[in-house]
Amino acid sequence: MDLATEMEMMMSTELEVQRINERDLDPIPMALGYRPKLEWNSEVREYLSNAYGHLHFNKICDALTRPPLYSCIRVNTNQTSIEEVIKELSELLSKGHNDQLDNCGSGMDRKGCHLLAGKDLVHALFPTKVQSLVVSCDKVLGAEPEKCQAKYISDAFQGCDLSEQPKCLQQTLKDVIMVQGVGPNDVDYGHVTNCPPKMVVVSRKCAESVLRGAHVFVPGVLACSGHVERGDLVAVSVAVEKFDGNRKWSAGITRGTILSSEHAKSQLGGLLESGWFIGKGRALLSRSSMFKASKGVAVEMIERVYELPAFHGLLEGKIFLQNLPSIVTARVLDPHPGERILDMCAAPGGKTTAIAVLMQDKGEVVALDRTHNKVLDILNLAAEMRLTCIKAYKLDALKCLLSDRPAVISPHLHGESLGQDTANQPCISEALSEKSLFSGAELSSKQSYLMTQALDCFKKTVGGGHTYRSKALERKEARKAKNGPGRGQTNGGRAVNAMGFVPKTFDRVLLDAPCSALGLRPRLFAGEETLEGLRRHGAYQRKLFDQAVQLVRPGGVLVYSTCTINPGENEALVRYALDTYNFLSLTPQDPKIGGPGLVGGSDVFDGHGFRCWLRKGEEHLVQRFDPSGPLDTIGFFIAKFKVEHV
Ligand SMILES: C[S@@+](CC[C@H](N)C(=O)[O-])C[C@H]1O[C@@H](n2cnc3c(N)ncnc32)[C@H](O)[C@@H]1O
Repeated sequence: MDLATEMEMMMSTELEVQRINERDLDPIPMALGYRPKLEWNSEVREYLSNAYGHLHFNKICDALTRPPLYSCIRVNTNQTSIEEVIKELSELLSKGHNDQLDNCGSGMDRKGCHLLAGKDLVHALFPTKVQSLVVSCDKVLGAEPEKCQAKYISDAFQGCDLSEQPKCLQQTLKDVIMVQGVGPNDVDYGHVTNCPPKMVVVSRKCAESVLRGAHVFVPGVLACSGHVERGDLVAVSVAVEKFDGNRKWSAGITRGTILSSEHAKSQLGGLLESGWFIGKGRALLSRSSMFKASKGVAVEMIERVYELPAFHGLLEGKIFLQNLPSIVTARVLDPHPGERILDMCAAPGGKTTAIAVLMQDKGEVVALDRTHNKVLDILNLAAEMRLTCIKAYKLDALKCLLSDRPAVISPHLHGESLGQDTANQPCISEALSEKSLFSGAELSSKQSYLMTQALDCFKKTVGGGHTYRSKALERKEARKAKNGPGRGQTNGGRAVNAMGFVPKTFDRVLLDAPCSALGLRPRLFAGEETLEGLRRHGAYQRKLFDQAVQLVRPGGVLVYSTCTINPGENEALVRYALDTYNFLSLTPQDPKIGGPGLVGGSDVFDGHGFRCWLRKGEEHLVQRFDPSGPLDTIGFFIAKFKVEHV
């Protein structure tokens, strides 16, 4: 044995002794597991508990801490067919492609994967309406009938409102594939009683991603056991906010904490008993590197308490991972080829692209977002899915109506672009030139596509190629010349600003409103939301709605949706809409697979105009997706209005 090897052996023996001593010093009863408890602001808890009833609310809380047990893939039928995608996914699932799936964090190679599509999917979802589940299971790729995961889904769907025929569902779900996940799993952390395993503690946001199928990335790591080396197996736990001594929510752990250090021992004890273990993984970096590095995967997950296939980067442009209620929302809007549609709060563009596909890419989908980079996200997604009918603009949807601000429109522009036949084109405030749109000398095909799209839109809007340069733009360009390109210029694109739209000019408007997002799953903490915050969300949504309603043509349709369980942002908005605008009425939705809305109201927001929800008879005209319900979806709400201006 040479000296170096001998030294290495001695050091590793010393290290082992040190580890055992550390453990012996601090014997702790082991009960590693996932037993989450969702914390709320006490007033919000009371309000929601009253709205739903105590038992129901507890079920909702429990459901929120889990991810839905299937991933929903919407197929871009503009580019490919469902059969083609099933074939490609099956090939990826076969042995030769495990690495690719593994890289995207799917975990499918280990757990097996079951694809459900078309009739089979509807059959599996609604077994009471369809005779033979086993027959459909036979067709589920890779599934043995007796072990069929579809059975699980079918059990879960027992008892949901099936008053609608599966036919309409078949229509809705005909471009959807569901991939079944598994959980909760009993993860074996490989530790023995009183000996904690090596651990990595991650932030709540990081843990929520891990539960959706991701690995642990460096910025998400908060704390780590002392001797974690690259390649070690680690138990992954999450630090969730608790009320601290100052009556503030705090995770109680700062990034860089070493768990075996003296001052962290009590934290370690708390973590071990917390019931917040989300799985185990292999460290790809040593403890010190995890805190030195600024990006990259820190822990590759091997086993999670919930295994959900993730499809990041797979079949790009052909598939889009989307929650079932979002897919339903686009269907409920019912866009037709050739129509002009407005998606008011559109980024990242999930519903925008669903709408464009339903329109067979014919007509116009105007997609707005107030954030520059988010508009680029929409454009990127549209380019990736090769949907040319989507025009995305940066605009604050609170200032959507052109008639609100006639003073800011350049007379030159107004005269040339807002004539009769282009009345519903947006007024673009920043002129585009080929040079200013992309900074790179060579354009990728995606950039060329985006540029063509933006220029095309610009030309249409400003007619004979005249350019309008706002003072703000000139100032911005002068600043840029001094400082170089700023944030948001990294991919070389620039979003086009729109000034607004002429009232009553869209066939259909979707307002997928920014909201408290209290329906998103998995959610491991809800304490940051206050009653005042909920009230502000409601007030904001009303202002957006006031704009939306003006933009729909007489006889047109307005769909309002949120991903929150807060009735103050859902039913109360509907009440406001119906009481404020006598030309609005609720109209039936197709498909309708969610449950009814809430009738009644709440005293909590008395004096703020959020007190009243739906009246009897209105509840079946909206659909509400209950996270604790049999469909196992995120919490979501959809209302559809018919607009009959006088
Ligand atoms: C619920 S998300 C929309 C999700 C999107 N519809 C989809 O399905 O992919 C709400 C979006 O509204 C945007 N937003 C918030 N306030 C806005 C405003 N005043 N004008 C335009 N967009 C706004 C946010 O930037 C956010 O991207």
